[in-house]
Amino acid sequence: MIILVINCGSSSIKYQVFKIEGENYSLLAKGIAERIGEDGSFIKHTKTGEETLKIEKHLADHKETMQAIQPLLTDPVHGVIKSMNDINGIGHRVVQGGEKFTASTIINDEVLDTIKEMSKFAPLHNPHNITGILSCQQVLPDIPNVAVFDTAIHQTMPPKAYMYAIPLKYYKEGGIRRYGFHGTSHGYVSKEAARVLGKPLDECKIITCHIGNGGSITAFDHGKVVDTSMGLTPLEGIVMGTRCGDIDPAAVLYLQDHYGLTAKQTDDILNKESGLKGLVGTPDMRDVLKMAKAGNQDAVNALAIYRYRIRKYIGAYLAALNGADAVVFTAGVGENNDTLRFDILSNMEYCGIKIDSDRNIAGETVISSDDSKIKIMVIPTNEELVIARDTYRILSEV
Ligand SMILES: Nc1ncnc2c1ncn2[C@@H]1O[C@H](COP(=O)(O)OP(=O)(O)O)[C@@H](O)[C@H]1O
Ligand SMILES: CC(=O)OP(=O)(O)O
Ligand SMILES: [Mg+2]
Repeated sequence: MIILVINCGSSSIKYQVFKIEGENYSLLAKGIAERIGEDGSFIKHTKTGEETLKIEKHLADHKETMQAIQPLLTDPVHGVIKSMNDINGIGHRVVQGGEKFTASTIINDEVLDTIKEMSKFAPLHNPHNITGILSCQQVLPDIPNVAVFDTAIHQTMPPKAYMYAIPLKYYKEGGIRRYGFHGTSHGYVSKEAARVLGKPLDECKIITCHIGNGGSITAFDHGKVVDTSMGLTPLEGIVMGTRCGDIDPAAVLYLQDHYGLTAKQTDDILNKESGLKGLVGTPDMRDVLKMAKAGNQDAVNALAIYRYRIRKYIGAYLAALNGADAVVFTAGVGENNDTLRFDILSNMEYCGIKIDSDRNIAGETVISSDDSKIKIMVIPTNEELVIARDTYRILSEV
């Protein structure tokens, strides 16, 4: 089967085309359209094994972008399929699926309505995911669409992990609880970690740290999620590129009162103007690292805050799980930033964690020393492959 995977953001569409048969797969092409609706928009398209093609083109909206991606996929030179009808299904990343979706599902009107309703708990993500789905339905009306939810895998959490201690009616009537996100990534790297451990996943205790622009940490017990750092929305937990993570709710109310901010303004500050951006002025970890190296004290402090929060979550989940078989780092920062991994995990021998500096710098999969009770791993995530495989499986069943 040929599967197109779509990950739709506010001003970008990331896509990948897979050929999948059973367990075997190959990535045929991938690309990203950026600055949609802005000046200077472009598409970068890479056919596997060839050089990346950059097409600078005005992309007014997501529908127009989908229309612009089509001819690249079928291009006689850079394309990978003869006609769009060769695509058997489209898999979409959908960030918030609420309590209703514990697994990936074919998108029909009812599913789409639920995804729309859940936008209230992922306002930065779900509306764009919906735009991606609608654009595909308009431009490729005969091809089935599948939703793969960030939240699905976290539905195994027990109430003690997902309930907030606020009046019960807000959970019962309003669905206010911890949902957790980045589930496709946490699920993928936990399975890979079990493979490296040489144990069945359902016998493993694993802590996965997805640290990208957004970031979250998840605790797996016997292969099932028992806790995760993101909450009702992708705002809670560790410090992120533009999001504050954990904060005293009273500070939020004080901000509103004292600065006369509306709920929307406050939400924008916490989601878009905080985190590394709020502390240093840039959300990009690479820039923060450069600034810290050049002696910028705000950047040095921001890195310390960022790392400390991650370390505290790892400690909390070690307590929740009574130890672990592995701690796994993944995503843009987690995979690439060895100094961050070293600083987070040094001086944790007392709880069975001993990082090996050489292995860490060399970028090996296992970066703990041989006598570390808990294995520390770096495993590149592959959310798109999970989405493609789920789409393949669901379409094979219908
Ligand atoms: N070599 C690197 N060293 C440190 N940080 C990096 C490196 N490469 C990428 N990053 C950081 O990874 C983050 C993006 O991670 P990614 O997982 O791609 O996020 P998202 O999927 O949310 O866009 C950025 O902050 C970027 O600076
Ligand atoms: C859910 C979430 O935070 O996603 P991202 O990291 O892609 O922003
Ligand atoms: Mg990501």
